[in-house]
Amino acid sequence: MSAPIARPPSGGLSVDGLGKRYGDKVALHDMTFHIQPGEIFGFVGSNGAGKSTTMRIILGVLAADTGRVLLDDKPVDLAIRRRIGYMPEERGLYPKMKVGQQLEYLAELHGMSRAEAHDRVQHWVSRLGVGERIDDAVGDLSLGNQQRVQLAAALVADPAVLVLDEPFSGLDPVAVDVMSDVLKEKAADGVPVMFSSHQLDLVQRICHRVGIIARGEMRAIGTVDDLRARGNVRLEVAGTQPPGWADGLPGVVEAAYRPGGAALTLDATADDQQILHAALSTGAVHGFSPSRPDLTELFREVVSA
Ligand SMILES: Nc1ncnc2c1ncn2[C@@H]1O[C@H](COP(=O)(O)OP(=O)(O)OP(=O)(O)O)[C@@H](O)[C@H]1O
Repeated sequence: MSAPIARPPSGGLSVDGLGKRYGDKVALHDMTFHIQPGEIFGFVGSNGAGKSTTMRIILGVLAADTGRVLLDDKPVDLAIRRRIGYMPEERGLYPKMKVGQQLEYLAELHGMSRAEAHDRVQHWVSRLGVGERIDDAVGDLSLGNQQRVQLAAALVADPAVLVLDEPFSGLDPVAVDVMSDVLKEKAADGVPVMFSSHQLDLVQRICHRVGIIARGEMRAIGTVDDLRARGNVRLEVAGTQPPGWADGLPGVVEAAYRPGGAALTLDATADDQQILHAALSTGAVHGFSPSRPDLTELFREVVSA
């Protein structure tokens, strides 16, 4: 029997060439990415970069000027929209309504029977640690607990895709861990998961892939390892060299000197052996350690480019 033929990826969430203007201001330009079933995609960018605009267009609460959004290869229409678990940036629960009532109402709006809705609400409030607040009005909860209820609202109807705008903001570390586990479980069930965040350590920890956007455009996309491999290398040299010893060496784009060592930033043309040689010829070398930038450093490089 012949080996199975590798097929190109299909399904998942496709965002294809989205453009959006607010008056003269271009909020999105040719925004394109694809999230596979089972993939957690981190959507990061500075304030005002266009994350919420993209997510609102995915859900269909905002119309794009150009481009399209597909879920499992089909344009997102009203029926598909009901299968998206969405957490909007502006939140949007009714403050006077009780937690449980509100979540059951939302689950029924998404097509669940009353009994099923009740069952799912019990599950999610308890999982997200707000089970004891189920009969309280949402507005009486702390902001972090309101956030947990908002997450329950996105999860309660068993969504086929998750689109979450800043789901981790305002959560305490325990809730962050619970939420991270929930996203991983959803992805393991085959759900494409997308979330925006400014907490880059968290994004680096849990996302399979990351998209960095700036001024409405996708500037870098890939796994964290891919992106780190593309960034400049840092080189820590501990030794007795005089300040300035690495200035002008090929591929050294930045050098910071301090007593006992230097931190160098190298581009792809740098030759570490040549740098080591230069260091040895100007002093003793006690340490020589290259490292790749973390996501926060990459983010700074990408958005300032
Ligand atoms: N309703 C609107 N009218 C006019 N301009 C808008 C509107 N909504 C967003 N914008 C502008 O579009 C750009 C993108 O905004 P968006 O809210 O999508 O950014 P964001 O990446 O989500 O930012 P943040 O991290 O601050 O939430 C910004 O310059 C913003 O000022």
